Amino acid sequence: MKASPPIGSGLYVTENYLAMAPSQLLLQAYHDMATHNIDDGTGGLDNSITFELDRAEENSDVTAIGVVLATVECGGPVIALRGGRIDASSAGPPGVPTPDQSVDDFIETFRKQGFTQEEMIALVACGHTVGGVHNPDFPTLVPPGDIPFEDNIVLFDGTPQFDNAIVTQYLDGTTGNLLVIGANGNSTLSSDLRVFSSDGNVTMQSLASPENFAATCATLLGRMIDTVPSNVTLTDVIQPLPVKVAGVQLAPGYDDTLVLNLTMRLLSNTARQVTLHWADRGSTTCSSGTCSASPINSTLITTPLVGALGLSPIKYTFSTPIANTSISAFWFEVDGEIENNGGSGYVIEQDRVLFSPDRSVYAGSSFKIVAAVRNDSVPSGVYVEPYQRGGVVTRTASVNLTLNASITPSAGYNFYSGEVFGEDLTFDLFAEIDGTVYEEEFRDTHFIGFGTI
Ligand code: HEM
Repeated sequence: MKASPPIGSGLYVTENYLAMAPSQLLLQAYHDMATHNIDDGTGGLDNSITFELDRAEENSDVTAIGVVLATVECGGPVIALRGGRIDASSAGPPGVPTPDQSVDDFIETFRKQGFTQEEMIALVACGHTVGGVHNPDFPTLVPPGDIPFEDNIVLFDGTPQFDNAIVTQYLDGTTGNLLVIGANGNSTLSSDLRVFSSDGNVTMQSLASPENFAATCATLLGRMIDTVPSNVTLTDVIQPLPVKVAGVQLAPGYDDTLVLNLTMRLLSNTARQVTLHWADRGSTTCSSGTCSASPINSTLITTPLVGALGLSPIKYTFSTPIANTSISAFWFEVDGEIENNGGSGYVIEQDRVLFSPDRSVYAGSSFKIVAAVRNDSVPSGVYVEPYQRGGVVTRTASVNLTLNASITPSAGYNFYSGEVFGEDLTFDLFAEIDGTVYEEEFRDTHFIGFGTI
């Protein structure tokens, strides 16, 4: 499957995950990891939860990214992220503790998952700093709410943020955590009380320091998402790329020139002088003498993650006509220094078939996808392979594009179009020309304008 998120080239989280409450994400990651058995090295964060829940989800690396983002978005620490998890092909054994169990059962469960008793106490505190107990799941603890069709939730601590109020309120006796205080004098479900007090509150007292709480949670949640079956090797910790290029699209404009659109992100804290350069197709030089452009705008990226990392990256947007017939590669000049992707430049692999987002249209439940094919040859086939987002990314049937004479040829290209059903698609675009298949991978439909087909 090609049209999948580029893990490692930057953080990428699907809308599904953004739509999930951070607390649910954290809980789901724990439930997935809880299948790990340290004794035989099986289970771990492998997305086997897909099978356990009988519910479609994304892959296990995306779950890990979700934990990193959810934690930092709630004001928590930055958790180191590695890649390389392998999704399971079947459900794992049950491993999630239930709140009615004894503390000895909890200690044994966490030992199997690879955590000591002290680490268990801290990990539960880190997990239970967000979210709470829900009425439909635990009606004996939480009464139904007043708002129709809305779950009543009693938060574990008095703050929705990722902070150590879960610890301090427990220690000073003001906690409203129902897994500590129980309900109606019944402590059967007081699992947090049994866990937190299991070492005489020594660990909880150490977590009363906000700095220690943040550092401990970063370590333990990092270990939680890195708990994988013993045959899986994770990558080194992923660092933000110093230069990140995205959204590259070469396409015919409307006045017989090609237009190159892309964004480039620098980690720099200050605005720099950034210039885009490119070379003629099949060459490393520029015959027209006008092969450079300045950004059309720059924006400061201010996400909680980059803030917590102490970065203020700047994204530069380029949209420039290309005077040459086409280009082979592009690169940048940043304050006089060349940034050329380690020497190769950013290569435009082919220009025989290009996606034309501007000419494509979204009509509510389907897209008219328009492709540009160079008019110096006749393709034997032009088609898209669409992938529907949402839960598991599923590939839908290929759609053939046919020559569309109503779209005026431009810049040496003819246009082909076809209707692709779906709402939130990515796709790979192909043209077969003289026995060779040319491809534009992982095109996104997000920015296609609304219209009628
Ligand atoms: C002894 C081990 C644990 C027990 C018995 C336990 C029990 C529970 C219970 C009963 C709930 C309420 C669920 C509901 O109302 O639907 C809950 C929620 C939650 N748990 Fe745990 N838990 C444990 C460990 C963990 C760990 C290790 C994490 C993550 C590191 C975690 C993260 C969460 C989160 C984030 C929620 C809130 C979910 C939400 O509000 O949507 N739990 N847990």
